[in-house]
Amino acid sequence: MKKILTIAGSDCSGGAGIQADIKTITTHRMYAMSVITALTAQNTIGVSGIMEVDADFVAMQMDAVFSDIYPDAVKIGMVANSDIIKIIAKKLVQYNAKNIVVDPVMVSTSGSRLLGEEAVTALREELLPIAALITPNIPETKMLCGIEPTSEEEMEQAAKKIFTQVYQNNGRDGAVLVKGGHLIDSAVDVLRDQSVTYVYHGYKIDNQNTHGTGCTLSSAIACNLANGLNVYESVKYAKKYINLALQAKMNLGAGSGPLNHMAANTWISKEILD
Ligand SMILES: Nc1ncnc2c1ncn2[C@@H]1O[C@H](COP(=O)(O)OP(=O)(O)O)[C@@H](O)[C@H]1O
Ligand SMILES: Cc1ncc(COP(=O)(O)O)c(N)n1
Repeated sequence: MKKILTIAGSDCSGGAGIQADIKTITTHRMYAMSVITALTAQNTIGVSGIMEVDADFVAMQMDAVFSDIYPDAVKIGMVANSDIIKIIAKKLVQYNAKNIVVDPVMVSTSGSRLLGEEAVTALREELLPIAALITPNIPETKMLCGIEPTSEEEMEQAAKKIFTQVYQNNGRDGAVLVKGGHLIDSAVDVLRDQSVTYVYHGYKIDNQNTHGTGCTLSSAIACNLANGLNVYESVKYAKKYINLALQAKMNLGAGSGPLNHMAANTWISKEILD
């Protein structure tokens, strides 16, 4: 049994954050563990409150997990502030964590800030360089490199620029996936590693219920990496998971509703697990 740790914020409505991660990991038939960085009061319409966890208590949660059930992969989502970022980075290095995927969550789809502005530097300098893969969406890409891509070519440019800043300039290895879910007419994603650019030509599924797509994608990638797939394949199968979950067209709540993980489960069990 593979063990996956998610370090993220709680979404009480169950669509994003820790709850989306645990659903995704469980659907991959793996064992999910969680270190919670913040509680959010949110639903399909928006975020009404955030309570950040004390950084020392985040450290205690990480010690409890790593000293007992060592994870095969770690997914990181909402990290709230720079104190939490610093302690997470320190603990991941201390425990020599493997297969780290960072979704650099900054602003929710509904427009609320989930990461303090002061924390972007700590995220960029301390957490991103130790990840095997980082998965910014279009607005996060703009925050990280100044380019707000509107086409596949601009996504390639941005992914290359972030790779240089985060990995090459720090003498580290890793990969960047610029996600195109916010593009108007396609859902193309672009992966950049040390030498190659891969383009995933996704078509846009007509479903406005996309709450938690980024959380789900990064968790599915972490599961696939834990299973021994390379980064390129891990993203490919995670994107397929998102497609199936979106195609099911579940429609809960008055706003942008959550994904249907049970619909993605059918494919996972057939194709990945014999
Ligand atoms: N309507 C859609 N149809 C198909 N794929 C989508 C759609 N919306 C998002 N995606 C995919 O979901 C994943 C998450 O992307 P995105 O929504 O950009 O992330 P975030 O939730 O971080 O904003 C990406 O692989 C993206 O291409
Ligand atoms: C706790 C938490 N973490 C992450 C997101 C981002 O998810 P999305 O971009 O799909 O709104 C969120 N809304 N809430």
